[in-house]
Amino acid sequence: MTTFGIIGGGAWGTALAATLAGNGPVTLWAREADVVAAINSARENPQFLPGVPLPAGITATADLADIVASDIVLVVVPAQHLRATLALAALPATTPIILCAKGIEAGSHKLMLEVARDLVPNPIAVLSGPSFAHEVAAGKPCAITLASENKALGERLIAAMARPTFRLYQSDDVLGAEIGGAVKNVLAIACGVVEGAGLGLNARAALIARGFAEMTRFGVARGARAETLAGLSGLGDLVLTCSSENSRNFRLGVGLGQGRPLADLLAGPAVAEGAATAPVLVEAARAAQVDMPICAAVAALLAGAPVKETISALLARPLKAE
Ligand SMILES: NC(=O)c1ccc[n+]([C@@H]2O[C@H](COP(=O)([O-])OP(=O)(O)OC[C@H]3O[C@@H](n4cnc5c(N)ncnc54)[C@H](O)[C@@H]3O)[C@@H](O)[C@H]2O)c1
Ligand SMILES: O=P(O)(O)OC[C@H](O)CO
Repeated sequence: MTTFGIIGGGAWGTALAATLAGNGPVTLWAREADVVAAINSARENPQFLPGVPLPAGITATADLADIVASDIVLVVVPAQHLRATLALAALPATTPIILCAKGIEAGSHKLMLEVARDLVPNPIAVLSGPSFAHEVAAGKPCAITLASENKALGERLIAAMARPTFRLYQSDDVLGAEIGGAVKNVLAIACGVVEGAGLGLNARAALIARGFAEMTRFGVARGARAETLAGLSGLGDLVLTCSSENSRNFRLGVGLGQGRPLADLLAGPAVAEGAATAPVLVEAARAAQVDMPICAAVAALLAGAPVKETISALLARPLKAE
């Protein structure tokens, strides 16, 4: 039987714990003492995944040392905290690590695999795709990409983690899986702005299609394959998060589009990764000489640019071929 360690007791780490507990014992590390206590006593994570009953096979812990004996470790802390958290975890060098955050590190412009490679020699895979935590935890069907450069590792991880309603598709394009997940968060903010500013469904569809073109241009420039970006971890996740207020990134955009203060929108423990990713993505796109006007508009809005003028500037760009 496989044992799982999960580092990060937010919504996604908790949902993955609930799912994987069907395949083997799960040890779930959370930073918050009250989250650890609630999971172990009330079998619920009221702070990050309220209302979802958690199975007995999950043991929560506040001590990272309790994770080190696990057969497979999933790291599910937000992207900007991966480096510090993984450094503290001190995992055995042979333990397979699955990176689950969707973002790009500020400053270094590094994707999650690149951050992890700075720190550890372990076998590494990336999990990315359309997966709202509360739906996965409730056992609703979900199909998601497990990407690893090592084919045998990918097959082993998928065999250990797949569930009847949790379908893992294998890919060897780690960059593609990561870039899709990181960029879709920024585009979800853009679609939320369209919703919040009342610009209509035609505008949203245009943003999804033109945003996907930006994602593909950037991904290919960084070495990803276009077909990966057209799959679950790119287009699949883009469609999900651009069409539902269940997405924290989309909700952030709605608030921005309504003219609400950014500080209010970012208050609270839940993370909207696109807010941290947008400015980094714009810098990385400039470095790669890739044009990403929608993502640049999102970064400008997050830096305080006015909504109406930012949208007008986007629409006033020179007309060009599709
Ligand atoms: N929620 C989802 O549906 C979902 C699905 C797929 C992927 N993801 C990705 O998973 C990652 C985690 O998101 P989430 O939804 O579980 O988080 P969340 O918004 O539910 O909770 C925030 C998390 O950040 C942690 N955190 C805050 N400050 C920290 C610090 N200094 N160091 C380490 N951790 C810190 C908190 O402990 C908590 O676990 C993100 O990259 C997100 O994009 C989320
Ligand atoms: O709530 P969001 O916007 O962080 O989206 C959650 C997941 O990434 C959806 O796949």
